[in-house]
Amino acid sequence: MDIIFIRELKVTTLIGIYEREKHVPQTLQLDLDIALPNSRACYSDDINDALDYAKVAQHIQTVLSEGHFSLVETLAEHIAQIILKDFNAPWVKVSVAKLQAIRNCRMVGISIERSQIR
Ligand SMILES: Nc1nc2c(c(=O)[nH]1)N=C([C@H](O)[C@@H](O)CO)CN2
Repeated sequence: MDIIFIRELKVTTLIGIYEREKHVPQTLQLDLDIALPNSRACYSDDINDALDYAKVAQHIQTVLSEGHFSLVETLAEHIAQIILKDFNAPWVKVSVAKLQAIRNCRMVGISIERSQIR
């Protein structure tokens, strides 16, 4: 199985359970592992056969600019479903990290794995 990965993608969004977090955007760090439906791009050298990681990154930032999530869990699920549906990925692993959200800790977050239900 071939996997496109995106590491330490910084995105800005409204996230959190506290009142202040509903108004002040925060930076999150995302790690994505996206399985590919085929290996065509490895042979064709054609971007049209590839999953364009630049488009994935841009699409996610656009979506996250639009709403508010209370939990990192919900946000991770939303991103996973976007990648499965909009980019036709058979499987995805999404890690979402909040930076300096709690004391004495560089980051906290969640990793989830999701597959297409066929
Ligand atoms: N399991 C979770 N616990 C907490 C979350 C979360 O999203 N998932 N969020 C918060 C607050 O928003 C916190 O990050 C503010 O510092 C607390 N616990």
